Amino acid sequence: MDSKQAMNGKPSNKKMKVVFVLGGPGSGKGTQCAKIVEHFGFTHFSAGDLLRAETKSGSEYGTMIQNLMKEGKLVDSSIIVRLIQKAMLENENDKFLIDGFPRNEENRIAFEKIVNIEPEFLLFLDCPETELEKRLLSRNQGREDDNIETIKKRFKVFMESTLPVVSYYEQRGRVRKVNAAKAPEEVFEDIKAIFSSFQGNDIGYRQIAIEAKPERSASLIKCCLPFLCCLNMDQRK
Ligand SMILES: Nc1ncnc2c1ncn2[C@@H]1O[C@H](COP(=O)(O)OP(=O)(O)OP(=O)(O)O)[C@@H](O)[C@H]1O
Ligand SMILES: Nc1ccn([C@@H]2O[C@H](COP(=O)(O)O)[C@@H](O)[C@H]2O)c(=O)n1
Ligand SMILES: [Mg+2]
Repeated sequence: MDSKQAMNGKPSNKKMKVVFVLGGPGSGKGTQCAKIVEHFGFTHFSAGDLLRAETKSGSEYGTMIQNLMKEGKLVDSSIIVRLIQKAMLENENDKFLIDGFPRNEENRIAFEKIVNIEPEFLLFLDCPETELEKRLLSRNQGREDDNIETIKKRFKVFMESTLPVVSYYEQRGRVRKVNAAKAPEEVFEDIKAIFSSFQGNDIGYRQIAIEAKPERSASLIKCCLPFLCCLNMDQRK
């Protein structure tokens, strides 16, 4: 999407950038997003955190959301997409990490329809299930879904519903995969390289766009021509 205009009808020159962050439950999405925020100035929204906040807000959907989360099931896409959209609109930043989303095809399509922003890329944290299980069982953050029965259900949803979304973006060349089975700092080194080249590219594209302006290209050629000719003469010697 070119601006917030498409989201709420208000004029804005902002071009918003979205990076989806996916990986199995416990792969370190929240941990790595905090580091990306610190180093690259993104705003982080965790879909799970937005839903947990909704259950505490006294919303009409609160109990339904809480019950689904306890079961490791996915909440209706229109609810989660509206929560993400609201969070983005209320924020001044124009770069967003959306963690734990899209969890299924329905999420992906609803985001496309309602928010209408193509993600820059999807960061995928790849980690084997045995390691994920170990991490979740020792997370100790009081999450109701960090028990072995719900963890198994969350793994199943991840395999059956989330991986197809990763494949969708993979086919479009939009997935950046990292090995998340290493120590957090090592994982972040790989992520840093991805985000550095993404921000670098962004600047690079802008430079190409400026240089591609005909009047600028003409004056650039005029002033560099004598120098280029000298170089050419030198090479012929
Ligand atoms: N690379 C890592 N190595 C070991 N432990 C890690 C690593 N990254 C995160 N952890 C720990 O694993 C647990 C899960 O991490 P985190 O909450 O970031 O994962 P998540 O992908 O957001 O999980 P969820 O999908 O359940 O929200 C936390 O206790 C965290 O401290
Ligand atoms: N797009 C989403 C994201 C999450 N949920 C529900 O929240 C639970 C916890 O998510 P985390 O990312 O914090 O692990 C998840 O198991 C789902 O119940 C969702 O419905 N849709
Ligand atoms: Mg998380």
